[in-house]
Amino acid sequence: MKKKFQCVFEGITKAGNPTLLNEIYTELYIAKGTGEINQEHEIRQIEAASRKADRTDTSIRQENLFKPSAERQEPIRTVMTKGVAGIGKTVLTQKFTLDWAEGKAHQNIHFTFPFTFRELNVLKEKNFSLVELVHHFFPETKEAGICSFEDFQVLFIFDGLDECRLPLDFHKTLILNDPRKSTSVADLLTNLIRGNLLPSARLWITTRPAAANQIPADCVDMVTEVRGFNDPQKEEYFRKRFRDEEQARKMISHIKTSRSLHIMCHIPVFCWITATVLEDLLKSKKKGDLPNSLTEMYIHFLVVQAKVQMVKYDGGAETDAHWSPESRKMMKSLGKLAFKQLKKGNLIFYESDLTDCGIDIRAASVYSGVFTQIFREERGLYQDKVFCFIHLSVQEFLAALHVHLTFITSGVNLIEKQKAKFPKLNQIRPTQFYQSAVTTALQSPNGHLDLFLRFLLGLSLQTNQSLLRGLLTQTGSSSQTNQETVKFIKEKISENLSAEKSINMFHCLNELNDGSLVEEIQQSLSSGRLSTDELSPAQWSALAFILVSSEESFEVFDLKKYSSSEEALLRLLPVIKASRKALLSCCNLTRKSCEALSSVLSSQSSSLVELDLSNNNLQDSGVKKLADGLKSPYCQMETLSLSGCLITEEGCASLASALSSNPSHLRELDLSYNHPGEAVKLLNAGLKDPNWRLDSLRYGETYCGIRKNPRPMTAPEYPVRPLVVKIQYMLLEPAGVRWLTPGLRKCKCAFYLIHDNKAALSSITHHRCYSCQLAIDPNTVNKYLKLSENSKKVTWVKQCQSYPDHPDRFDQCQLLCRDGLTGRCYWEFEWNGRVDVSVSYREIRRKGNMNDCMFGWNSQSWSLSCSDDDGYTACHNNRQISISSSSSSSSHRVAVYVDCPAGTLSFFRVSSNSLIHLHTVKTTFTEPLYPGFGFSLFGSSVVLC
Ligand SMILES: Nc1ncnc2c1ncn2[C@@H]1O[C@H](COP(=O)(O)OP(=O)(O)OP(=O)(O)O)[C@@H](O)[C@H]1O
Repeated sequence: MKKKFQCVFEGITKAGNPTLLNEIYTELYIAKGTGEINQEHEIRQIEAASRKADRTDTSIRQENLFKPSAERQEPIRTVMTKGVAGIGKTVLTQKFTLDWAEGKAHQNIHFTFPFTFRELNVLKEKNFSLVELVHHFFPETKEAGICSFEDFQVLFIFDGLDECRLPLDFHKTLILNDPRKSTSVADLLTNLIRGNLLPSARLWITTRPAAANQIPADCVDMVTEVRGFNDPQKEEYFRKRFRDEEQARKMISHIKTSRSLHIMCHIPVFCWITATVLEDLLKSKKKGDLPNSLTEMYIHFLVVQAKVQMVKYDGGAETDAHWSPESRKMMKSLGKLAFKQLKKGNLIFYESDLTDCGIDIRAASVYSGVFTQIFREERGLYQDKVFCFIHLSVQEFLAALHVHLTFITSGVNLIEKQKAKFPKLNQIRPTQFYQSAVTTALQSPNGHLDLFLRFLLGLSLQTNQSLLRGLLTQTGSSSQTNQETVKFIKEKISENLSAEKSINMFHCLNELNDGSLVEEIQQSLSSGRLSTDELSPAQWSALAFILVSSEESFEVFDLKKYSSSEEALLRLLPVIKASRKALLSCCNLTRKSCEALSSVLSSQSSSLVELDLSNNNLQDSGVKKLADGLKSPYCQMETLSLSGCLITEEGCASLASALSSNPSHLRELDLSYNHPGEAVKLLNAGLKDPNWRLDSLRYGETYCGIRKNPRPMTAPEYPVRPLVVKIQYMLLEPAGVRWLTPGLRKCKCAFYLIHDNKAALSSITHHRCYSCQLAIDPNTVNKYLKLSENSKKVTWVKQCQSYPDHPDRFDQCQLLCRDGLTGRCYWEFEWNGRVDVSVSYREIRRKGNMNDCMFGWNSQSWSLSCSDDDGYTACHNNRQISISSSSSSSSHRVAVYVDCPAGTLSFFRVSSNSLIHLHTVKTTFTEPLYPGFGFSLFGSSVVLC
């Protein structure tokens, strides 16, 4: 057993270069109890592996797999371990077995019997008893005369359920209890898994996620998921792989320069591919050529393999051309096989499948030459040879390469059956070819062509084609074609696609190097076209993966552009970590988000230096979590805004304490609209400390005017270092109180509750704490606007109203409210027809030139136009921005939030009591703002809520 498992198969074994498992084995992150067994196709879950270990799942070490835990006291019989392709399931089972065989672990187990479904498939037609099956695979047990396992602690490992071709029928298979009674292998396994056979045995089944539900949930006691490597584990992998420290260091720093590569290395098989590719690239000193997209990575891999073949087996020099006529021919045959089998959904092939595609298995080159690296030969016990590609993604890549090659050399579109042959190249344009590929992949119910499509589109890029020079003798499509394909994909995204399909379309844009990818994702999420409620954790991970690995670097990450929710924040955490500045204000965040952000702050690899968390319900408990992150020596945070986060003295004290541990980074801290109380003294003391970098502290007892507030207004201490220290003290403005008080009354969110009932606050949408009741200024109302319902409703009517002439009255069909805003305000209204909501300076013209008067058409006003026909359009100074939002007709309620000092004006759609962000204006407001409404369709109306 030791001998069998001490080497790991990596495709190079046959080249006489075995890899010792113990030397390369790197700890993997295994999450416990990751939910139900699901139906998804595994390829679409590849990106899920980029999920970080820092999420809330519990991890489990392999040595504890069968140990009862605090949550589960009963013994564990069957463990199912899921994980996407290449994530390390097989290697994990091998390591487990090797540790056992070497006496290092699991010594309570008397016998470990590791099986793979690949081997068992070959025995499909044979009959065995359980004892015979064990004797067959482990003849030592027969030689030792062991014919009964009931009295031993036995572990059966079944690796690769996804590859199982045995008909496991858990409902119809007859019960068998006798381990000495013969039956088909499928029935044996079914009885073993159901616990009819050897109930005292333990079972460990590994599988890719898509195949997990072949086994009924009640036969499985625990589900675990291999998540691959986290960041430190990635580095450890390269250090183990390259014993030469300098080489390992170079490798790691190169991987870190490419964000996408670094992310892909969550998956061990990518680490291996990367190591292979980089080893070669570093030798050739082409340091600028690091692969960035998936397609590029696989092209490099292929080129490296061809080169290795040339050098190792054909006696060539490294500088020789990598592609000989034979290797080109072989690539063609392998591509054909890959595509043919992919269409059928096959991952494992038989000799006849190879012959069909013109691959002569007797020709040594198939399994002793370059293709050993790509193509793996498995030998079943009965000499039946089965073959598969070293990784499913390699099969998908070769299939795409084949389809691409066929099209550019002969004009044949292999994807669309009905248009099989075109004698002349020009009968189908490249654009049509790629469009047909997109359409076909979208039609596949299980997404089996998704990754294939990504590769195919990636191969359409000239840059990628030139990497394959020598294999591709002709190059195809132009950048014009690529642009047309991008346009086509964007049209598809705007149709009603499922989340899975949309995500794959984003991946495709990424492979096509399209710069508007991030915007597309933002639009889909913020408009509700891609509903955040329906996204599964794996789909969120996929989105985060695309965003982080996209070419666009995130200088500023604005959560509102995706979804103003805690869920979105938690799911897009890797993107935040990769950004320099994160705008998370008004996003309904709570303590939970702080916990996650704290891990980002304390992470060595985080790029974040500016964080705006204002107007979230974080409270002291959340801020304490943040303070834990701030304390970390790795935290580089320079600007932190926690304005309006319901923080009291306790929270502020924790911030002060964090800053005294790590004082040298934070420059600006905004604690305005909170209750820092006495803790302000601690922060002020810090300001006097020469070790602190803090030079801007903003706070203010803005709410102290509120009734029943027990906290007396404390005068701020002014800094003693006026040159270095700048304190902005926000004075209580009368207008602020006026606007705030009704709002507080409305949402029952008075701050005096803060000491008595913190929990009551948590459910309140934070914006609404700033609700204000608008009062229309009757002197401004146009004469064709009728006020009703106690001046809460305004309608554009035919009949001229008998309002007196007034210099403030608009000639246009619009009006202003009475009171100017200077602090933070929030209001909602219902609209009908075509209505503009606006804020403007008092000076806006009332009469004369239309542009000077109309909301949004001049520099004095900002507006949002709401219409059933055209959706929402933001306008300022005559510049319009059309906002896509899923059906403006579904909800006619709109909310406006303005933070005058911060210079932000946000518009939201209100839908079932949640706010869907439409648009935010960031500017500097120089004067008080007056809310107003304009009407551009006869009969339109507005009701103030
Ligand atoms: N823990 C590990 N340490 C080092 N390398 C690893 C580890 N796990 C996996 N690898 C590398 O990744 C490759 C793929 O791993 P493995 O075959 O175990 O994946 P898998 O999850 O079983 O995938 P599949 O579902 O395709 O069978 C291995 O050949 C090895 O190179």
